Amino acid sequence: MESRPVPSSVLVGQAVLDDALTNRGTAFTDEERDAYGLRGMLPPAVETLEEQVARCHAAFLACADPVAQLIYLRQLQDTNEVLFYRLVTDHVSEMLPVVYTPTVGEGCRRFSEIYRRPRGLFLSYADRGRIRELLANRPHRDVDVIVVTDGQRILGLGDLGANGMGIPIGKLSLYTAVGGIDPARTLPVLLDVGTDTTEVRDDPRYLGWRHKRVTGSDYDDFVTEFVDAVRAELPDVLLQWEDFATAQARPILERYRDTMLTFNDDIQGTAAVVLGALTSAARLSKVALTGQRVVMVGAGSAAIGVLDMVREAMVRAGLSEDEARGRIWVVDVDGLLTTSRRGLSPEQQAYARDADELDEWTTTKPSLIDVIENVAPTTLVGLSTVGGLFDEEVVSTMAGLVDRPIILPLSNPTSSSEADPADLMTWTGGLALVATGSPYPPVEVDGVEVEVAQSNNVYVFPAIGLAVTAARATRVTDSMLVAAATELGAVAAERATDDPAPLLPPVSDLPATARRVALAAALAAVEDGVAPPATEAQLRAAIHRARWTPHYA
Ligand SMILES: NC(=O)C1=CN([C@@H]2O[C@H](COP(=O)(O)OP(=O)(O)OC[C@H]3O[C@@H](n4cnc5c(N)ncnc54)[C@H](O)[C@@H]3O)[C@@H](O)[C@H]2O)C=CC1
Ligand SMILES: CC(=O)C(=O)O
Ligand SMILES: [Mg+2]
Repeated sequence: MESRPVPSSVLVGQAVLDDALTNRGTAFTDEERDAYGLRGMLPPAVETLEEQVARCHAAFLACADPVAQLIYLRQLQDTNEVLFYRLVTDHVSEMLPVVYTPTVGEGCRRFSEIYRRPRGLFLSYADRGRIRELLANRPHRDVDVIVVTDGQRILGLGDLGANGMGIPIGKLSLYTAVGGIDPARTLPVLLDVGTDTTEVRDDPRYLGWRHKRVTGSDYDDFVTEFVDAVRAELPDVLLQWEDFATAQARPILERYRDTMLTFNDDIQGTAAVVLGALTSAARLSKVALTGQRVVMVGAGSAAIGVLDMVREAMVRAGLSEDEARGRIWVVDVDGLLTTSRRGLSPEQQAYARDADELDEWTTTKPSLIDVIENVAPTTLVGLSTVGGLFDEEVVSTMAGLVDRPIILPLSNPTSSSEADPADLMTWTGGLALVATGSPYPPVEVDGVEVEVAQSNNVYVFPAIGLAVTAARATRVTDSMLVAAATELGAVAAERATDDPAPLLPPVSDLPATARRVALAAALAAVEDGVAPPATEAQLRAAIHRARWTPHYA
């Protein structure tokens, strides 16, 4: 699918230039300039898209710092979407750290300060009772994908309130750049229910609703009103929940996952990419998934989502439920999860170790280092939000106990990452198998530069969007996510034949990887009966047809 032509019967003159979906700027031909009343409104040169991209790339490189680059790219996106997406897709590895983690985190922290033009919908609690009417005000009628946040857990940066809008905008940019979803059919949504971060609320520039967070049944009612409005206005849309605090994330997902086309990216998307990376690491470390001892640091929605999928994968590979659980230890801010701990949620209790097990240990309240010493984990995963948590003591202790430590510091942005891959390599003598949530430069192993895989849900959510759009799926099922993880592991395996090798395909191949992952997920949707019957060839063709690419029609 290509970009749309200018609807000349509707738009003329300045309106053509103001519509980012149809504007071509200096690429309007002489004929088009006459047809749309643009002659004289643009400098005389007529550029090709490639020339425009080269000019914009130079301007991007001339920006003083990453936030300035983000401001530049967002302004380009609001002016000429084809040009923005062509620039991003031509330079995916260079642009991803700006439109996404880590810079998007700083962009959210400074969202109100750097705000330029409206994008998406701000649904404020102050407007409760009118949410359907607000949704009807959306800029484009037909929507394939909504990404919604309430801004309470923006990456590892905490409660940023309405400033969290940078995340749905960034995620949807990747739905288009990676998954090929038509940008005119995407809608970022911010549920503004206040913020408990006083620094944000009291900032004179803050653009959100200045109120403490709405909680309890008032919050639930507001979410219900939003979902009811979505069901009424956009019954076929894919609704992605993003960066909700754990207390909200899981209950919302459970409430809606079986009755509408929806998923939680932090819980389910993250799980699929981590399983893909872990499959790849298990192969390189020559210890099967069923033989791994996994220590998860963090017990929030992301961590528990990952463990649920890893456990299921272990069971599919032959372990019993109990055996699979027996290979997992979870450490949170208060130490190891055990059956004697109070206040664990049912999802966390599933991973609580029997308190009797600790009889052999020298402590009754084990910290992370105690767990490492007693468990000798083969895999250490960080979804804790705590930068630098995997320090030299933790990592060198682990490296002294196993041959090939698999270490995945997955918290975002970079400031929240549990470790820097270069340190991990130094502390493990180059033996660690590493993937991070945010991008890092290559590390040197035995004089060879090795790319560090970015284990981030960007490998999954755009592909799920493409799969459901192409296959016309009505649900996002667990099998679709498992199929996505399996295919991701397979793509990585094809590339990573040598050791050392990155655990995931390169970021520069994200669009091609997304097509393969989308096909696997679409096939699973058909098999699950949540999409109309179709053969693999038909689905492949549907994925090809569904993809929007940045070209002038
Ligand atoms: N790489 C990726 O694709 C993804 C990464 N993430 C990252 O995961 C992180 C966590 O997300 P959520 O689970 O939603 O957050 P959360 O705030 O619900 O969970 C954080 C967990 O870490 C634990 N924790 C805090 N300090 C700790 C410490 N010193 N030692 C051990 N545990 C500690 C807390 O007890 C809590 O269980 C965020 O930084 C987010 O950016 C989330 C989704 C995807
Ligand atoms: C990647 C992502 O979704 C997060 O850090 O929350
Ligand atoms: Mg997230």
